[in-house]
Amino acid sequence: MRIGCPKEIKTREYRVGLTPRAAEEAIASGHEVVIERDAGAGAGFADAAYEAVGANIVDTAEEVFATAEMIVKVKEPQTEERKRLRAGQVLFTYLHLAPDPDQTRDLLESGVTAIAYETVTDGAGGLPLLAPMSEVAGRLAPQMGAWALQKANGGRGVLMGGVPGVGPAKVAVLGGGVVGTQAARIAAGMGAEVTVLDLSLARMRQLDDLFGREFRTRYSTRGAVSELIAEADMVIGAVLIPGAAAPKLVRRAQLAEMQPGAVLVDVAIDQGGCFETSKPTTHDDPIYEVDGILHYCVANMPGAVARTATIALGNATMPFMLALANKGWRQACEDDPHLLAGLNTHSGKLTYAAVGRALGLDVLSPRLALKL
Ligand SMILES: NC(=O)C1=CN([C@@H]2O[C@H](COP(=O)(O)OP(=O)(O)OC[C@H]3O[C@@H](n4cnc5c(N)ncnc54)[C@H](O)[C@@H]3O)[C@@H](O)[C@H]2O)C=CC1
Ligand SMILES: CC(=O)C(=O)O
Ligand SMILES: [Mg+2]
Repeated sequence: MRIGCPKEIKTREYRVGLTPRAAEEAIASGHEVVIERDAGAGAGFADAAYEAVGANIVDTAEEVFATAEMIVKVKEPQTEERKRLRAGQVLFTYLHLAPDPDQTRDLLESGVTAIAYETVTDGAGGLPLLAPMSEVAGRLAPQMGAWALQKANGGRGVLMGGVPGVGPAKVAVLGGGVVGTQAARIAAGMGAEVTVLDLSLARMRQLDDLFGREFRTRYSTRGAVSELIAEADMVIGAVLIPGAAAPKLVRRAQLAEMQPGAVLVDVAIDQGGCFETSKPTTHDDPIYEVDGILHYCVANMPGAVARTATIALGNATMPFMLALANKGWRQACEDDPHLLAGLNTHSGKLTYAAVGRALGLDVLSPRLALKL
């Protein structure tokens, strides 16, 4: 199979879908790999590193999209990339369709077979292709929030760890999954007083066993959220209902009850965000203010640490990418229900139930889509 990897074009997205190591594995399995010139440069992978393992470098994205049977990327295809997709081609990347009707329409119109990293599952109830980027974004969130909290950046002027005689910052983390746990660990490591809210008692037991001395947990109710955000210097949004639009846990009216200059870091923005006032921002202009509260809502946070993130993502996607290439997407999905869970569109049909619910569209079961 011919596997193509274009350079990412989302604002300040420096990650790349294939590392030279992944390209090497694909080539060793008998596939051809086509990489757009400079695609890996932002993550520190020169064209020469791909050429050294036998990949072909081409000058334009157009050549990659026109000739590849499978496109491997990082971010959801942008408008001009979507025009290049076609029926019979496989797209393997993050999609986040639930909050994105325009992209969903374009993918359906193109007929492409789109497998979303974020909905591939594993046997332990996890999301193995989302997890590495959630680890990155989670660890980054307190760092970005702490920067925003500085007075010169518009924040409340509070130091995460405090100093002797002055208490630390208070941080509330909504959602104790992968993002939430990593965010809580780093915030606590910076010296902040951290509380994680979740709905899963089993998850909170685990967190308490592992990290009970570093941060506390609270059951997530409207009342608990209100109480904690009112005293917080920083609130990190880290909830997820897989594939679905994020639940809005903080309404605009509640901002008035918060501390002026407090910071909301909405990591869940790629699924629409869990604060009513969240809208996606970019690394170029990451922060805005609503009612005196700063919002950081960058939808591709890991792009900021592109090298770490690219290697982590490549480690996770490589076995699935190889299965898709070696067996073809149908057989690979037939053999592995966890990969089949990643199928979001095929041949003009939407195949992911939570996206259908979020956008009011009909859904074909992925098993039936395998027969199309
Ligand atoms: N902005 C960015 O660059 C990135 C964003 N993300 C996003 O971060 C979000 C979180 O991802 P993960 O941590 O991997 O998901 P996860 O599935 O590991 O964790 C989500 C947690 O939210 C909890 N939850 C659900 N509803 C809740 C509620 N009402 N109150 C409190 N907790 C609730 C769940 O019980 C679960 O523990 C996702 O939307 C993901 O796409 C991930 C990576 C990068
Ligand atoms: C998960 C995701 O959307 C990202 O890493 O950009
Ligand atoms: Mg994202």
